[in-house]
Amino acid sequence: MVLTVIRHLLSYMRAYKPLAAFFFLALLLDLAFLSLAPLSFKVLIDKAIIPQDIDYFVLILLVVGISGLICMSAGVASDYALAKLTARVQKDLRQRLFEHMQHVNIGFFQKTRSSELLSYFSVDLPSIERAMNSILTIGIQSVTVVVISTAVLFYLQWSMAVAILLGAVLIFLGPYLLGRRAQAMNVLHKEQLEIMIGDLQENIKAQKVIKGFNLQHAMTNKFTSRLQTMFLIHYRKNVINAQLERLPMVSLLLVNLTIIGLGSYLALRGHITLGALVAFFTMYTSMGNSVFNLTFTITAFTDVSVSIERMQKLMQAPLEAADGSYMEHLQEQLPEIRFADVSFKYTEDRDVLKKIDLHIPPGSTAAFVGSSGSGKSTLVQLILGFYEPGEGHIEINRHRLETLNRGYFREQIGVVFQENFLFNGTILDNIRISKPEASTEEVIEAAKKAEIHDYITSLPARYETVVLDEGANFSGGQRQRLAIARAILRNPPILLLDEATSALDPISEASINRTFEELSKNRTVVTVTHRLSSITGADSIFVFDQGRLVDSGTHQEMLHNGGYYKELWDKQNGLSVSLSGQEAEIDGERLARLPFFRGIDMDVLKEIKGLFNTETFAAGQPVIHAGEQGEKFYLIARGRVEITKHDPAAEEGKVRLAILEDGDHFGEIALLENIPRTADVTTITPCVFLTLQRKVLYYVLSKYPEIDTRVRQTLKERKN
Ligand SMILES: Nc1ncnc2c1ncn2[C@@H]1O[C@H](COP(=O)(O)OP(=O)(O)OP(=O)(O)O)[C@@H](O)[C@H]1O
Repeated sequence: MVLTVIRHLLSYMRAYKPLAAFFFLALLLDLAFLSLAPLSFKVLIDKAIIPQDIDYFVLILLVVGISGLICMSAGVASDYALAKLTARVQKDLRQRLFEHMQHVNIGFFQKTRSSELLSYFSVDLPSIERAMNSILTIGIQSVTVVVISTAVLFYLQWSMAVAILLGAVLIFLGPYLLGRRAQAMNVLHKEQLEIMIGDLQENIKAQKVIKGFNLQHAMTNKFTSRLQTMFLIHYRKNVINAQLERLPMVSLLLVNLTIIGLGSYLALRGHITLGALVAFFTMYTSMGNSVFNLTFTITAFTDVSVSIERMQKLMQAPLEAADGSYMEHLQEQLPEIRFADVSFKYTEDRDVLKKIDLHIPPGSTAAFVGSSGSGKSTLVQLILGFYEPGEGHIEINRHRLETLNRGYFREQIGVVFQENFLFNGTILDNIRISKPEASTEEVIEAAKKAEIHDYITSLPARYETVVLDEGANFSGGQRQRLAIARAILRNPPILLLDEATSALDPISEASINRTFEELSKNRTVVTVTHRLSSITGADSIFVFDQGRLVDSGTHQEMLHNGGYYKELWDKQNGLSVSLSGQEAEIDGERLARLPFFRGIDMDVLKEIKGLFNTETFAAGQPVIHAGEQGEKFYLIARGRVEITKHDPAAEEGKVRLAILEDGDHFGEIALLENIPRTADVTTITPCVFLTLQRKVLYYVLSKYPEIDTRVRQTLKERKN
């Protein structure tokens, strides 16, 4: 362990050889004085004090004084050199880790908690700095003093020196035996710290959900139990580290007593002069201090060896696959995208895409639609080269994607994700990120097209407004519009829109969709959406279900053919939301397609339709809490929700059961009986629901007893 740590520390300093050499030289000079100074007592007592020689006394004092001054200056110089050296090494390590992370495969980030990555910077790098400071100063100082002192002690009195060497074995035996356990405890403690930071981060980000679901108490309990586990590990780590330091001290005490006894006995017997005895004791005391200090560096060694190992793990994280060198200039030849028999899996156990074969002609607009989790976003990420297909390949203008220069290719893409990240900086910086050389006028033009300019100019600092905490001072829709402005600014030949308007209200969505239509001229556009009404004009629509391409064609063709697309269309069709987003409506035919109203007379359905209320929810809001009494049925007119179940064993304390979107419904059991909800429902995007109260429906059904029986029967079947 010691050698590995030293090897690594030296390798960190390799880039600064002259500075490191200067440091070691200055340190050695300083140490030489520290180690040899006690010897002056022998000369002083035996040659000056006992013979009463004043001249010799003055000379010795002068020599010691001047050497002391020189060595002290060398000590100060070594402090400066070390300060520079450790700061440089920290800077280099931070840079190396950061640069490496920029090229690591995106899958690694999804598998690794961000707290783990942060702790490399916040826990491990500081531990390396601490170790460098302690090993390069106290460590080297102590070792040098011990080595020089041992030689001088042998010169002064060999038998006492042998006794000290035997004592040294005793002093280091304890740490040697405990070393491995101490290291294991250090690993555990660092892992616990990392988990705690992760929990904290998650808690800070999830405050809305926590307060919305009244989870404060549950979260505090979870954190308390985490702290309890951590406390035990922390306590054991402290105990073993204290033992690592305590054991040598006890051994040192024993050796001290032996030496004092032996030395005094030898002086009594005249085997050693008084000057030599005083020099021996002084030297031995300074050596004892060094040994004592050395025991502290042992903890630094165990601590830093864990950090070095952890950093090695990050440095070995898989990088993005090698790319090609071909620079396809897509402005000149509009991009054509082809998926040839592409299969893909994130994890070994499940194919997410199965033999996808599709062709998007140059300059056309393609839409990927299908149920949630069917693989649409994955296709977009494959185009971006975030992942490599397991089988088959992707072609851009007949060149296989992996032969293209990845950076150059990505520069020609504008992408809007479902979740768009805003960086710490001004609005101007955030939009300009996609084209750093863009003028302010260009940025404003893009913001106007993304319909966010008016809002920006209404802010006191306008485009200089600072984005706080990943965009917390903007609504979901505003963040999405800023991301759209970013994509527009780049004026890219390929536009990838992954649910790019999911957070917008109907008016903004309709108008941004018109902007996209305008923008789609002279470029190839791939849009992923679950809202079919927004892509009816696409040149080609590809429909996915469970990783397979199950239908494709234009809107009209597929409606005519009556496949899965028509099913999806029928689910969403018949639900309308007013442009303000505040009123939703369902038509009679759509109502008749709900299983429990199937076959019911249209007149009754018209009456039932009027009983629905509109309810709107912002993104991230709880709709239903597990355990509360259910008395309402929900139909999603617009938006996305997730259904989750509380699960203390799961990492986030819950597991996702399903995602529901436009046209889906939930809570139908509440129409039948007043029983507690079995899961939580939270909105993912802003949502507009049509809701039906049980008691309101019962009023109608009481008027039509023959329908009442049928509705109850259907609901009972669904419940089972
Ligand atoms: N990083 C990942 N690691 C493991 N599985 C993943 C990962 N990302 C997505 N998946 C899984 O792959 C499948 C396809 O996901 P994808 O996001 O492509 O679907 P989607 O059709 O875009 O869904 P949605 O409309 O809900 O965004 C899902 O089952 C999802 O759980």
